[in-house]
Amino acid sequence: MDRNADPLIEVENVSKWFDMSQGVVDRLMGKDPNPVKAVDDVSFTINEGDIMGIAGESGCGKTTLGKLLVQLHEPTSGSIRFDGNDITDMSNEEEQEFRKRVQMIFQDPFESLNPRMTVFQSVVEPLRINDMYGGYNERRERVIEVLNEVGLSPAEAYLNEFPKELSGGELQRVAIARALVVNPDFVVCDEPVSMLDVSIRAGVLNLMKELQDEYGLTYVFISHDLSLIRYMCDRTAIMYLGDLIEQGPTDDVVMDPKHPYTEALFDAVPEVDPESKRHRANVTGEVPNPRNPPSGCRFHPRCSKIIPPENWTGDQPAFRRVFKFKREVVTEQLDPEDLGIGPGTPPDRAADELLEHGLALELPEEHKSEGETGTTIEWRQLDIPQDAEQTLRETARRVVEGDYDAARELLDGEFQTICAQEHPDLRTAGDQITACHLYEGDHQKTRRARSNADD
Ligand SMILES: Nc1ncnc2c1ncn2[C@@H]1O[C@H](COP(=O)(O)OP(=O)(O)OP(=O)(O)O)[C@@H](O)[C@H]1O
Repeated sequence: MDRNADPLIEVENVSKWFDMSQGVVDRLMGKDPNPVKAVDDVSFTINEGDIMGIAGESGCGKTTLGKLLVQLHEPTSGSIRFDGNDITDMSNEEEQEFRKRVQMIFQDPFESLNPRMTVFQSVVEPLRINDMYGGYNERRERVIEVLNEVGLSPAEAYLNEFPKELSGGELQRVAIARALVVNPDFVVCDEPVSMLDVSIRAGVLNLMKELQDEYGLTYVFISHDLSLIRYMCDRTAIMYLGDLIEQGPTDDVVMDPKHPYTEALFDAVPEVDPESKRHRANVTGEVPNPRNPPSGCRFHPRCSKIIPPENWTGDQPAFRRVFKFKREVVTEQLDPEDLGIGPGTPPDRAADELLEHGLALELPEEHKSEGETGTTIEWRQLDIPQDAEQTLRETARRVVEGDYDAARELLDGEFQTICAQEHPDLRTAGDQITACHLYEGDHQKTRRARSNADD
């Protein structure tokens, strides 16, 4: 990575929303008119010669962002500049030039290569389309050269092969050759080795590194495999539900993640640094529906470091559980019947049992603190202030009675958190940029929330 390099890609406030409604009839039929916000207001820069990693759970928008960068998708809003030119506003000539300079390699070479074309036909096609390398002989020579470069040698032996005659690793090398044959400057690689046998992945990745030097390439690597990201990438961007929530030099993002989601992601990769003594966060629950993302910080319902309100006098872990209880009541997910709390149970005991379930978190074994067994907790041991406890008990009674409206009314205005109220801006934190309320506003509160969460 050259810190003085010029920016090659500049992404500014880019969004890609997929509007799935089919029109008036769908809306009348009650079909969900909300668009999927696959990428939402994302900004970053990639310098010449960088390898930028994009990581995150499935469905968070990585592929959509990759396709935006090579103009396989038009942004819904925002701008993308490539080498100083806005790629959403190119003349035909500029677009032709752009198509030569940027390429994308996909996850599945079986899908990305035409099964009816020989290796020669697949690799020569971009030269024909772009009218490069003169006539047949020059093009054949170029195809042979690039096949040798990607390790398919002797190249002549591969020219007349069809995809079904090749292994996965050979096929991905053909796909790489097809991308590089036009001498591009920028290549987006979307999970380029995830379909390959584990034993050959390193070989393909090392080849891609060598080719970067040879071609002077700038790469984007999209992957959910964080060890790969760490091995390949100078810089890393983490996405969550269409949001870019953290970016920075890969080593900093891995060793000192700022966003609780990044921390949780790396938590799931024990081999990244088995010696690390840093506190590891934890994450619970599923990724929410991207059509209807949570308010404020999209990660807040799963966040272990959710920030308590100013007036909360208990500790942060207790607030986390209380907030989870509130969400489950408000969304009517907490059903006494489902929990085996029968109608004959005395009201106080029923409310107690409901609180016990509602305040429980399904934590991985290593994240349970002392006294926590199974997935439930003796909730009276939590550091919940008395007035909050009273509200919780009252609420639980209403839920047991089946009166969710009254329960919601009791919770209305209670247990607020900035994380649910305001979408965090990107802020500088160490060498990274991150979108998390822990890094803005009142430092006193920030410190308290962090130290409580680290307990
Ligand atoms: N063409 C499309 N039309 C409608 N929705 C789409 C389209 N492409 C992607 N999406 C939706 O956008 C969201 C982001 O998808 P995307 O494929 O970019 O995520 P991803 O992080 O690459 O996931 P994965 O790792 O599973 O490939 C998903 O909810 C997906 O269903």
